[in-house]
Amino acid sequence: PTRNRFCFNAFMSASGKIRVFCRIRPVNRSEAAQGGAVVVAKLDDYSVTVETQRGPREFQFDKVFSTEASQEDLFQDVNRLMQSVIDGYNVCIFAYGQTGSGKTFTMVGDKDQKNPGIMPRSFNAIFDIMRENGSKFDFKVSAYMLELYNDRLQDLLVSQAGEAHAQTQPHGPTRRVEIKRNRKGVVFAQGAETKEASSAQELYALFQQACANRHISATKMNVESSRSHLIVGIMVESRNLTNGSVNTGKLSLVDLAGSERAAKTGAKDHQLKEANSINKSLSALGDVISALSAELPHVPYRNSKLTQVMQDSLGGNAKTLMIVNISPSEYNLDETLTSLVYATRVKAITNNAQRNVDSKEIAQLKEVIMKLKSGHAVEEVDV
Ligand SMILES: Nc1ncnc2c1ncn2[C@@H]1O[C@H](COP(=O)(O)OP(=O)(O)OP(=O)(O)O)[C@@H](O)[C@H]1O
Repeated sequence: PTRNRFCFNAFMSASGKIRVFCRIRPVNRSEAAQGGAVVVAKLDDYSVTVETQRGPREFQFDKVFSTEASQEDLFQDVNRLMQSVIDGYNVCIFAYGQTGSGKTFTMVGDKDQKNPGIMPRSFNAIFDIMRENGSKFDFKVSAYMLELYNDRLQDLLVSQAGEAHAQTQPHGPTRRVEIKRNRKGVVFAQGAETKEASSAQELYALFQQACANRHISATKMNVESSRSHLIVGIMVESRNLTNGSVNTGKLSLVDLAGSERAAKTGAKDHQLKEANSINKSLSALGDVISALSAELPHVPYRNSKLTQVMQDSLGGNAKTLMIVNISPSEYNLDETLTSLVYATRVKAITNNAQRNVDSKEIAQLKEVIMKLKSGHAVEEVDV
């Protein structure tokens, strides 16, 4: 019981390894139709065993969640990261796994939201912490929501009609989303619509709008398969009312599209194009993970937009949690082993998370610069 014990203090520390949770989903209908033989089991809270043809193989993680674990159980172990966001850290939580393994269920929840996932729960948790600290801090929350579809970044907070109109304008599309990094290495989406939210409900309404705009379709492996990577960025600015300092934290929540084999999913035509694009970006992610875990001098972040989006979360300035979603069935054994090996490599990656905090003077100067940049008159300031 003492080995590999998950430790929140380590999670909260300024730097450290990427944390990896493993979640096993229940057997589904298509697996049951194939016989439903179960080959994956949780051994204890930190290990999972897989029955292979060559005998059992064991994998260790920071936490393992069995088929019985509820969304609430999982979020209890994720929740502490929300305080880090308020404290001015960049936090990234992402789900990885083959198609139909439970990534969207884990990150977003089920369709009728009877079992909300990490994203909606995070919105509530952030606003709960802000409410508790309302007498000491002044908070500002804003968000962008994007999808990476066929290697194109699309803004999910801009209505399809608005985008179509922009495309027909004489000067071309008004909005082109590009991934940039600031001086501290923090990724931001230039050109993306960033909307403020003053309550968890407002943030959730934006999220619902984004989910409705996302590309989803039915494949043989999943009736509601995500055909894109969903990227939600929540920025939280907290101004200390006593000393005027400002913390700026960012929470990145990523629901990756699932890796898939065309033979199993029955993908044809445009679905095959989507699958190729998904597999290409996931393979670029794999290359980045291999390079980081082997501590190679060159890390190929630039090979895909997905790895550019996730650059600060992998080997960068962020506290990162990966959830590897797996199926328990023999039918998916090969994909499960691949995901577990992949996730084991991620555990070896070291990040260097730094708090983004500005003194009162720096925060005031930044405000002045922002005003000047946007052409506003600036009064004399005492800095
Ligand atoms: N832990 C779980 N408990 C109950 N149902 C689950 C669980 N995980 C997944 N499911 C169900 O399994 C189905 C597939 O899950 P989901 O859509 O989340 O997979 P995915 O990994 O996001 O797939 P894709 O990559 O194709 O988008 C859904 O109907 C979902 O509700």
